[in-house]
Amino acid sequence: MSAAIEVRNLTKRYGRTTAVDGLSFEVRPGRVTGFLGPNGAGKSTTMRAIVGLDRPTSGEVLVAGSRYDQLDQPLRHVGALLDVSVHRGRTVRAHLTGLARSNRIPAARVTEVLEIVGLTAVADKRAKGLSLGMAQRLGVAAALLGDPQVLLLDEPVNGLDPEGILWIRALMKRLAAEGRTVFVSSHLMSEMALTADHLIVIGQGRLLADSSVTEFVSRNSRSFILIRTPEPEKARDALGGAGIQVADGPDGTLEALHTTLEEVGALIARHQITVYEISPQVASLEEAFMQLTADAVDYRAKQEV
Ligand SMILES: Nc1ncnc2c1ncn2[C@@H]1O[C@H](COP(=O)(O)OP(=O)(O)OP(=O)(O)O)[C@@H](O)[C@H]1O
Repeated sequence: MSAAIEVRNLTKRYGRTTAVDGLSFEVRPGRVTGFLGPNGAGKSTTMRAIVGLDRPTSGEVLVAGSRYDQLDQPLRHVGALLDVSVHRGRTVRAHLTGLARSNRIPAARVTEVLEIVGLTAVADKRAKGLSLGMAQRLGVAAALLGDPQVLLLDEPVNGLDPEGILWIRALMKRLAAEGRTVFVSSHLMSEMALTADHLIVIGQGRLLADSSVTEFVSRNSRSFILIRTPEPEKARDALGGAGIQVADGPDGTLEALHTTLEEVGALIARHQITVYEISPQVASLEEAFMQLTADAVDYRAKQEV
C-alpha cells in the first residue's frame, strides 16, 4: 500500500511564527486518518500546503506522487474541504456547476454529488441562505465533485448538528472503505476515536504521534485502581508492603498502579481497612491527548504572554 499523501520535512513560517516545524508523515489509502492537534498546532497550515494554497518555507508535500501544482486536473485527484468559500449570491447548483465546468467535469456529476450530500432539495436556493451545516455539506459536495482518490477535510464536524455529524462520519468511513485516502483534521480526540483508524498527532507544528487509534489508546491511557479511604496511611502501607506502587490522587484519594481490583480488594480486606470506594479507572482518550499535547500548549500560551 503506497502513501497517497507524503509530507516530507515540511516547515512553514509566517514572519516570526513557525506554524509547521520539520514535519514528516505519510497518509495511506483505505482508511480514515485523523489529523489531531490543539488549536494553533499547524493542522490547517499543513492541509493548505498539501493542496498548494500555502507554499512551504522548506520541505515538500506530494499527493498521489506529485506536487499539487503539477497534477493534471487536480480536482480529479484531491478533493478538499478547507475554508468554506462559496460565491454566496449563486445557487447551490450553480456553484457546483461552475466548479465542474472550470475543471472539465461533466455536469451530470453535479446531480450525483448533490444526491450524495443530501442537498438535492435545496439545489436551487442561494448559497447565502444556507445554514452552517448545509454550507458544510456544500463544501463536501465540491470536494467530491472530481470523484477524487484523496480527500482532505479540515474540521468537517464544525457547525453540524448531531444528525449531520453521524452523516459525515458514515460518509468518511464509506469513502475509505472504497479504497480512498481520507485525511481529516480535528482538535477533539473523542471525535477522532469514533471516526479514525489511524492518527497523526501534532503539537507546535511537530509530530507527536503516528499510530493506529488502538495503539494510541493503549500507549497513552493511564489505568489504575482508585481507593477512597479515611485511613490512607494504613492503605498505603498495606499496598506498599505487597510491592504495589501507590500515587496520590485528587481529594485525598490513592491510585494503585499496575495492579488489579481483585488484588487491591483482597489486601484491603486482609488489613481490615475501611474504604468508601475501590474502582478501576481508565483515563479517557481526551485526557491522553491532553497529556500528550500539554507541553505544546503550555509553550504556546507562554509565547503569547
Ligand atoms: N496566514 C497566517 N499568517 C500568520 N500566522 C498564521 C497564518 N496562518 C496560521 N498562522 C499561525 O500559525 C500557527 C498554526 O496555525 P494553524 O491554523 O495551521 O493551526 P491549526 O492547528 O489549524 O489550529 P486551529 O485548530 O485553531 O485551526 C498559529 O500560531 C497561527 O496563528
